[in-house]
Amino acid sequence: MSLALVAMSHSPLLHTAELPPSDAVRARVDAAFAAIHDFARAYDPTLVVVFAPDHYNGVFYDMLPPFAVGLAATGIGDYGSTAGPLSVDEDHALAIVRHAQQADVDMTLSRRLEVDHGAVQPLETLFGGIDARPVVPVFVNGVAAPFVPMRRIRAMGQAVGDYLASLDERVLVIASGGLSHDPPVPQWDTAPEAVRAGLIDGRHPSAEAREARQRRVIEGAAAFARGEAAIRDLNPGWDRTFMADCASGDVARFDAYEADAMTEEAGHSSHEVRTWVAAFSALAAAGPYETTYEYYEPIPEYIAGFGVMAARTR
Ligand SMILES: O=C(O)CCc1cccc(O)c1O
Ligand SMILES: [Fe+2]
Repeated sequence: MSLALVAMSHSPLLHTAELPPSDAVRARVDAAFAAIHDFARAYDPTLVVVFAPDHYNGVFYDMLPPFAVGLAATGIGDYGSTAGPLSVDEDHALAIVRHAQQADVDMTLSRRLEVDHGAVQPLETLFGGIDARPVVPVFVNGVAAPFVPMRRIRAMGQAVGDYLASLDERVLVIASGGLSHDPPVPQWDTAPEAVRAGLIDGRHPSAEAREARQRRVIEGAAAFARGEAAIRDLNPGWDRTFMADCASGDVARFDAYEADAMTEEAGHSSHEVRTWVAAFSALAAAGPYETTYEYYEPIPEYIAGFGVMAARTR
């Protein structure tokens, strides 16, 4: 048994920004992606578990679990991300559900999980596609309030890691999203009635509706980069503290992250770091770990405190 981890911010603006970051910033992002790509290739996993949020593309308020394992999954293809079926390892996916439930974690499941750029971007970045390796996608709610306490995410990650550590496989766990950011994703509390309907059950929008939504994010990002958008600032201090907590190996530190304070300090989408909490807790379940790669910088053009980490058990 062996476990390794890659955590990375994602952003729909990576490929679509109207006002892209400078060449120097882009070169650093590319170098970070190359580093984790090489790390993943060298590790050569036989099984991949990707903890990913969803942005009202696959999971909605008609039934919103805090987390769910996909026993089958399809990319919906937002912002040019790969559409189509993921190569889900159904046996391991079901075994993860069973193991977590026996560990007192109320794991939920989907036999038809639809995933967006949140799950797809890391698979593209690390393996060049969504069907290159056997994968278990685990949805972790990162945008739809209310949020369960972080200790429950940690317990979920630990249960998944316990199972993975028992296997005769090389397992790579991936975390996707974060860090501080406040992109224009609608909030239930402030959304008008028509938008609320889409938050309850907005699957498979028309091409026009999808295009309009993506335009709003792309234009919002350009405005934010010019300093003209009414969204929360990135918070590099918060991001660096969070990444230091990840690197510390002391996963109990995550329990101190309280949802309302996170929104206030790091933005409405900072809850995407729940994927990092799950992944690092899974890694820690397999034994002490060391961080082998780290990159961070705030990138307003991507509306993201942009962080990348790689780690593995010692
Ligand atoms: O809801 C969307 O369409 C995507 C919003 C979005 C923008 C920037 C960074 C993100 O992590 C993100 O999720
Ligand atoms: Fe996101």
